[in-house]
Amino acid sequence: MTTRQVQIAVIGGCSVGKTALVVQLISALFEEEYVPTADEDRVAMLDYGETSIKLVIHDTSGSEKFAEAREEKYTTAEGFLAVYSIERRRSFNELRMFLEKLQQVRGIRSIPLVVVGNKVDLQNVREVERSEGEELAKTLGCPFVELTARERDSVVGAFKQLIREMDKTAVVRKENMKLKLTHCTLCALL
Ligand SMILES: Nc1nc2c(ncn2[C@@H]2O[C@H](COP(=O)(O)OP(=O)(O)OP(=O)(O)O)[C@@H](O)[C@H]2O)c(=O)[nH]1
Repeated sequence: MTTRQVQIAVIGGCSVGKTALVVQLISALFEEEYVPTADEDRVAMLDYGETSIKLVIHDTSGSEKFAEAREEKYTTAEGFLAVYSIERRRSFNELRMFLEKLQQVRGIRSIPLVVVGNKVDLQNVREVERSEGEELAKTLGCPFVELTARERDSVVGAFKQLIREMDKTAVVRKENMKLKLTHCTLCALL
């Protein structure tokens, strides 16, 4: 089995469940306690087809106090899990702002991204409709999932989906590079 290393970031407002998702992926348990994250890097191993992936995960803080550290990750991470909580409208609006900033920092290049509506176990107090999450993902051209950090399979699925997005972007970049090279060669010949 080959091993590959990728760097990703989990972004989103305060208390949406970013750490809970990462802990579920790494330790297969649900973290009930809320301990605000400053800014932490964690490592997870993930089997992905024939490849073993070492995921270096930047678990960013949702707090404005740590906005600078979060935005630093906008330049270094190769892919992003963009999280809001379906039971808090404010977290959806915040995520939209974070994503606007991310697009400003990364420019027009397509960014490997998965939008995650977390805490779907709290349906009875839902404030953000599924269709709104779907619409946001559609405008970004990326996948959308609703899940709960309590359920391991869907959490692992979301991280795998992000890796697929990263692979797709890499293929598109390679194709664009080939086109550019062909164009340059043609220009040189003419
Ligand atoms: N009911 C429910 N609670 C959740 C879920 N995911 C996370 N939580 C809870 O929400 C609270 C906040 O979770 P965290 O993972 O610490 O949130 P965070 O996004 O990392 O927060 P910051 O560190 O402030 O950025 C904790 O009490 C978690 O147990 C979920 O899917 N369902």
